[in-house]
Amino acid sequence: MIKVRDLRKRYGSKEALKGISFVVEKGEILGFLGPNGAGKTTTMQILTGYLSPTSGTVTIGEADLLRDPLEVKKQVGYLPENPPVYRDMTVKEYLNFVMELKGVPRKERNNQLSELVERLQLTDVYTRLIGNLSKGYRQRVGLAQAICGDPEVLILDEPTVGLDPQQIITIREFIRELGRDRTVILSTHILPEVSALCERVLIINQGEIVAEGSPAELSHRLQKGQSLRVKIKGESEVVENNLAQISNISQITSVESEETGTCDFIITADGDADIREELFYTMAKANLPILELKPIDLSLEDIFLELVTEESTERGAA
Ligand SMILES: Nc1ncnc2c1ncn2[C@@H]1O[C@H](COP(=O)(O)OP(=O)(O)OP(=O)(O)O)[C@@H](O)[C@H]1O
Repeated sequence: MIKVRDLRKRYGSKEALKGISFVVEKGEILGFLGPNGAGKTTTMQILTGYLSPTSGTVTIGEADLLRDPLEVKKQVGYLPENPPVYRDMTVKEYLNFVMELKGVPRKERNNQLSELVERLQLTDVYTRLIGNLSKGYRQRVGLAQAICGDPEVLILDEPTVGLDPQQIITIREFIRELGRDRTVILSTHILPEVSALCERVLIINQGEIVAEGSPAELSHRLQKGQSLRVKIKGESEVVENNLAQISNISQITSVESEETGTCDFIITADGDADIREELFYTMAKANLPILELKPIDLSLEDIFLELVTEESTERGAA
């Protein structure tokens, strides 16, 4: 649905985007992650036609952004970081105004509006001035304006910022539903939000894509070897001596155990080695029962930090 090829953007001497390419399919929610200044807003503003690229191509559906910007704009709903809401209009006036701007036929407006107002829980404030609303309500009005006209593509910048925990759950559920038959790009600093909503993540740093994949794929790719956390009944020293006999282990780290008479370790295997069977037999032979055994995956936070720090260190060294 969205195809971005070799997109570059220069602000004077600053190269904010250094040739990024990616594809997002229909029915997909793509997470867009990156530290401050990485180039996320620039990319989103180009995709929504607010900003023109220095070079590169963007197609949305069949339409080319540079050749047919109006057609592209019709298909895209955008929630910028600061939603463009008019403080001196009521929610009702504003959303009707957006519907008109987007060319939604008059007879469809009421149906669309009542669904949006209900899903985004705006009923109580529908006839109130936007300027008097709390940040959470204003954010939801911003989201409603992005969805007005039922666009095929939604580009959402920090959609749950300023919402309370209950509202966050409701809005995430709504975004998940919207993503089933649309194309959604979600930029956020909240990493659990990406894990909760996105099957695929794109990590951007200093104007370049540094990683792409599902959170699980990224975790696997970055992990040097599989790590396991084990809880074993027995004396820590005896357990450690027995663990040391297992082949293909690169690291054994003792961690605090909350249960008396037991000890916990994090064991990292060499490369792709699967050490679980040998671990089981070694411990059984030594009469040391394994009470718990679980793999440890890198969280999205770990992945993000590792990639972004690695990049910056390499650049620093260069
Ligand atoms: N109008 C502008 N003029 C000059 N430089 C700009 C302009 N807009 C952005 N930049 C620079 O381009 C780079 C990318 O900025 P961009 O706003 O796209 O990053 P971002 O990933 O959205 O960051 P944030 O998470 O802080 O919003 C930054 O170094 C920024 O300083």
